[in-house]
Amino acid sequence: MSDSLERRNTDSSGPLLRVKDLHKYYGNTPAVREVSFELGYGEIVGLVGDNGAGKSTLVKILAGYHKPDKGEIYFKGKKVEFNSPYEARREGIEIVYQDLALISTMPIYRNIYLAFEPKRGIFIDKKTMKEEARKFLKSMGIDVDPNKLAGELSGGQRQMVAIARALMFQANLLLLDEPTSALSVYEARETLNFVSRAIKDTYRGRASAIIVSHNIHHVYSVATRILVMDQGKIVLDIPSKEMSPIEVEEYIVKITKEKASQR
Ligand SMILES: Nc1ncnc2c1ncn2[C@@H]1O[C@H](COP(=O)(O)OP(=O)(O)OP(=O)(O)O)[C@@H](O)[C@H]1O
Repeated sequence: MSDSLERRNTDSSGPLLRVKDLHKYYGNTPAVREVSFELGYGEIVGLVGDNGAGKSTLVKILAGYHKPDKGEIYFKGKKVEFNSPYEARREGIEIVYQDLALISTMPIYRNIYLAFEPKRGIFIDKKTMKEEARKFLKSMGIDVDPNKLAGELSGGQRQMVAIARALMFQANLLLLDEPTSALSVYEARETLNFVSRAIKDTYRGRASAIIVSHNIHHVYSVATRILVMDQGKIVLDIPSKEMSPIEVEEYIVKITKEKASQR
């Protein structure tokens, strides 16, 4: 599977992603404003901020679910304008949601190939799917039987399979929206360690991740960089080693209090 990833056209001379002056309004509500940032290859970014700060809207724009009202996105050195999540996916941007990650009533191997099933003639090639899924999960260090129903997995395993699926389809940018919110402490740690291993080791230099989370301490364990959003804007962009999670938390509390006092 990693062979096909090699074949993907990656211009690694510039940044993986460059976002320039992005704006998105819902009616009169500015959800994302003046957002500009770059993301290099191999980075894991923790995107944090208070409720309603604009985090989900930003990742949904990057994933092709929303069109920005203004601004530009460059991905792998090329300007992109996505009309659908499918188009973003085709370019190598995958979003993984906590709830929508997998279909419980389907076996894991079917979930992995959902909408991209290999065919033999006019039929779906189940044998190839099973074999490839087994090899791939093993290569990613996920110890599950691909014939099992997704509904039989633990929350952490579901997340890992969903993330692995995204990488299998050659994603260069993984967008994880609250990947740990429904997980136990142990599962959350396992899932984030899995992301870290995948980005830093297995797919080293070829993929990056943006992790949206309410839990600063969770993302800090793996993030190389932290972006803080407030009222649609990025108000802090800092390497994670330059500020402790407590300091970032205090920063968010401070701006939230300032906002409240201005009302
Ligand atoms: N579909 C929508 N229609 C109208 N307003 C929306 C919609 N989605 C989000 N908003 C508004 O846009 C702003 C940003 O919301 P968004 O969900 O992006 O923030 P968030 O940082 O992800 O919040 P949370 O952490 O609570 O999920 C908020 O003011 C929110 O109320």
